[in-house]
Amino acid sequence: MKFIIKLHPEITIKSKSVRQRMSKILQSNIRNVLKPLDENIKIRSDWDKLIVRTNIFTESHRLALIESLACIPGIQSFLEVIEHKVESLDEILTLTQEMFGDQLAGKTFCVRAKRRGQQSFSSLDVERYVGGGLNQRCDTGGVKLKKPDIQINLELDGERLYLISQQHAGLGGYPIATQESVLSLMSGGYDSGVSSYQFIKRGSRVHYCFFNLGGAEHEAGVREVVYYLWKKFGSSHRVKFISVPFEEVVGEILEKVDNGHMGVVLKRMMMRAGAAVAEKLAINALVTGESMGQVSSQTVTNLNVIDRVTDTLILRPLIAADKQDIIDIARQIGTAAYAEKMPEYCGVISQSPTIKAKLGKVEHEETNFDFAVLDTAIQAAFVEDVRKLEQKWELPEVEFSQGEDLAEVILDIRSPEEEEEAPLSVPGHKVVTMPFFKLSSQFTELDPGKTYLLYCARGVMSRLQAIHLKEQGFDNVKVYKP
Ligand SMILES: Nc1ncnc2c1ncn2[C@@H]1O[C@H](COP(=O)(O)OP(=O)(O)OP(=O)(O)O)[C@@H](O)[C@H]1O
Repeated sequence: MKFIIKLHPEITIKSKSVRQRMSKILQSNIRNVLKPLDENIKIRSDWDKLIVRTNIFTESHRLALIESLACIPGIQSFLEVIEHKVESLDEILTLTQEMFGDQLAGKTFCVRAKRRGQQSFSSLDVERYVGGGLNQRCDTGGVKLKKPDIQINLELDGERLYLISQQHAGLGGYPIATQESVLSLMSGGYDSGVSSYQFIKRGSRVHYCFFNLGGAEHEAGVREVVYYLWKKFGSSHRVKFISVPFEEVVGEILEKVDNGHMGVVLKRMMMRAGAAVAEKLAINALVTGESMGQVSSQTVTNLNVIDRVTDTLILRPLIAADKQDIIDIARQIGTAAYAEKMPEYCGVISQSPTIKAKLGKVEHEETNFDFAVLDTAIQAAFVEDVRKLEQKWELPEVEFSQGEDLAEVILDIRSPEEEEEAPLSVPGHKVVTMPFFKLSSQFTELDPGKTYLLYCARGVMSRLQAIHLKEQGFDNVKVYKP
């Protein structure tokens, strides 16, 4: 079985040396992706195309190769070539008729043949014999040499006949690693999945950075979608997944920053941390899924204030894209299913977020922020090889309780503002307040002999925090659901 790989047109218009370099990289990328399917796969370069050849002839193998080739950046399209051993012109005619006969009804056509090696006939003989034979045997619209409805391409190499059976669309773009690497800030929603994909397709090696704002389930979801994206489109290269524990940073913002500015400040903290991680990995750009006007932090004014925080280039491929178009791409590439069930977690939700942040005011708000907290988070960033993400995160089960057992202590984990607005009192129960961002540092100070029922208004954060605590080995936690 053989495939002819056509390079993306943007590659073919490059100068000879650039085209050769890109073609070489593509050849190596294809080898990296297909090798696990076929140890002995052969790939050779031929001017403006690559030839992939396998000696495994099963249908499942054919389908697996097609699926993989369709997801490798840099390929415009690929032709599937069927190979036969032939000895005579009549055999060539019969095999060509078997493959194309049905398509020729009422259509004009011509036959083009290319020949290499020793045969007793010329290319012209083949074109005439096969063209004339097909015209007699099939109910065609006649032979037409210029602009026919169908052109049948035959290739002969010694006693081998190659017939092109199907053309498949490729992904387009540039081969991975022909462009510089980027660090994609990945929250797992529709947007960051699509923006990451666009950079993979454009030839970047995309590494992923996730800020864990306190939700273990969110991280589990992000790990899944990152692994999916990498495996499907980027597996020719190894990349890194970096998880930065941002819980304390969120806590510091909630405590020290004015409510309306919390969103912009959180994004600035993410950019600071993202830039520091990128620098450690020698990466020159961050990628986000931000899109103008989508949420309050994504106005031009606010994005400008966010960008002032770092010299690192921040790329936003979706800045002018419509949400529906982003969702359509997410469906097409397969990340939508992950985005739909992503338990996104954000403890920083301003009641009336500013859409016109002033740099001076934001900088002033940040003077209250303890930057040691951010430094600690950056130091604690956990870097993994993306292949490790194949292993699914098994999250511990959490129990719910309506508070029947009065010995159980209710732990109100809402933010201080929420708690102040609507204090919780449960008759017969001791209620302890401990905002969620203090849990990781203060939970250990509680009496380990007691069971704690975590409470928040919607039951989402309490569940996520309970999972988080259980993961750290605390079994004395449940979720309070009155
Ligand atoms: N927890 C996070 N970790 C890493 N990056 C994040 C995180 N939260 C947001 N980002 C980055 O900021 C961008 C904007 O996030 P925001 O939450 O404002 O919008 P969004 O529409 O929810 O984005 P998405 O659809 O990608 O989740 C995201 O696309 C992503 O690049």
